[in-house]
Amino acid sequence: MKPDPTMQFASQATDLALCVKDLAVYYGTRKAIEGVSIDIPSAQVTAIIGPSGCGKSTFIKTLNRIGELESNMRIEGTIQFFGQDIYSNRVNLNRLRRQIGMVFQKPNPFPMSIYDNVAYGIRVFSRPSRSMLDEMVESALKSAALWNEVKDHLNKSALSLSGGQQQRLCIARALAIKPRVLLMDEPCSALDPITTMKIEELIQELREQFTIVIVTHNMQQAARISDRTAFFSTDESQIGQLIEVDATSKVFSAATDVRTRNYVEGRFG
Ligand SMILES: Nc1ncnc2c1ncn2[C@@H]1O[C@H](COP(=O)(O)OP(=O)(O)OP(=O)(O)O)[C@@H](O)[C@H]1O
Repeated sequence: MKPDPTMQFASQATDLALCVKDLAVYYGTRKAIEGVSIDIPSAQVTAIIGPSGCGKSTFIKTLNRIGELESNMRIEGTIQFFGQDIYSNRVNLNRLRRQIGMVFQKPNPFPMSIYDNVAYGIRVFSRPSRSMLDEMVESALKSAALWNEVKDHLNKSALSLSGGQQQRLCIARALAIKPRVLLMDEPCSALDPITTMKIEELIQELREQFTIVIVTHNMQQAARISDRTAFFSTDESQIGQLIEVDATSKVFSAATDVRTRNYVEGRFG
């Protein structure tokens, strides 16, 4: 089948959500990661782990081209999303980021009401009736396990919510536009253990409908919530590389590479 020329990212008969081949990423002239090839299966959780500075955030930000917005990032290699090259110059970036949503380390709700935060993306892409919009907002808040806590004050400022509630609101905002992939860059690092547990339960529930890629420093978290784990590291060159990717149970109990074993057993990083 030929790629869709309008780059609408239509559904295709492949269970590979993302296919990354020989990826190198530069900030200006400095190479941050190189030689990364990885398949990300759909409807699974893939965890990205590795020591600080090995390029985890850099990698995840290439997957919906958000890195280019933030910095002078440039890539070599290819990234396909359900078979289509996302770095082709025919790609509509708004559509791409609609299909591949992102949740960041620090919750970043917009300074507007809880309702408007969730409705924001829906309104960018469509013009539903008020009752339809209400339903979509409710459904996204329920999916993010926040509805019961906010349903009676949807018009309150999102900034009045706790950190954990704000993070779930950001997840609801991302889910409201029905992405196919959700990228999460250390989504629990600013949260307390109970809220972290809530977000982990949420990820477990979402895994059936979405493909999730999550960067985490917390190895127990990777072991608890992911199907596959990718371990990144650097050598003397300080350039990040993918050392190993496999089923999470294998990475944590019988990794092939000694560097992975040392890392997951806490001997470095
Ligand atoms: N905007 C940027 N401009 C220049 N260099 C950057 C930029 N962002 C990251 N880097 C560099 O790229 C390398 C990888 O950084 P990155 O943040 O991706 O690593 P990380 O594994 O996510 O680290 P951490 O676990 O500490 O968050 C580092 O050397 C970092 O200094």
